[in-house]
Amino acid sequence: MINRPIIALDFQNKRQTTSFLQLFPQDEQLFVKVGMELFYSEGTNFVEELIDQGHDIFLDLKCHDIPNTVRQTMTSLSRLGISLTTVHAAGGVEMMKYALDGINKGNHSKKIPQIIAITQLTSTSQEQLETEQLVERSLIESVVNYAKLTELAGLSGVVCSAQEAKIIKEATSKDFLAVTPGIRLEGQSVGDQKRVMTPTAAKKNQSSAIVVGRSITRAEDPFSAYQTIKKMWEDA
Ligand SMILES: O=c1ccn([C@@H]2O[C@H](COP(=O)(O)O)[C@@H](O)[C@H]2O)c(=O)[nH]1
Repeated sequence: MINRPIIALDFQNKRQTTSFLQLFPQDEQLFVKVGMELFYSEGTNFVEELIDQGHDIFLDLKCHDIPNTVRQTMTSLSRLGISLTTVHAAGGVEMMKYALDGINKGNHSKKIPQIIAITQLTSTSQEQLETEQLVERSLIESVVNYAKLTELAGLSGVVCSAQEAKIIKEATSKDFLAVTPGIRLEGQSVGDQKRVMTPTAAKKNQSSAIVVGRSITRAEDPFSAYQTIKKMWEDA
């Protein structure tokens, strides 16, 4: 269980990200998620700067490629000192095993990152699964199947919606992580997300960690929104 909400730093560049982080007390050690938009514009140097500031990093690059490429990518990432990173379970068991091998082969002078796998994106609906991915099983079956494959490959857990966390916990081992984006407060617009839950419902449904972007980054007072969500998570 990760004790703080993970804040998705979905900003385009270092300037926007730094202005946002200045709204938090400087001694507040955050767990932040760096996604593709920030990583592709600022690269590894900025990730290392965030680590030096005392933050834990979830580097969410959602790698999905042939096994050899993913292994080499993980070896490159392993030296950064990040805590968590992602691959797509759809890449297959062999790709996920190679990812783990790549991390294990890397340089761990700082911290060994955990790898978790994306199951079905929280922006995917049952309808989209059927009409676009041509999957005939239910969305929940697809998510649980990916979770079992991820565990088989030896990774630390999955990214799924909080709606699926409990069933994943029942289908996998005790320490297997169910990291859940798609978090919204009661009444908030879901936007592009399809499978959402509140922080309280997510905790009650056995989510291991919540990932929160716009409910914090676009709040009028981001630090206050963070504190509210953190308290909801702690108290549930
Ligand atoms: O299935 C997934 C995987 C990753 N994400 C990421 O989480 C955040 C959610 O942002 P919100 O603004 O809270 O919706 C974002 O960085 C996504 O890339 C996800 O939403 N779903």
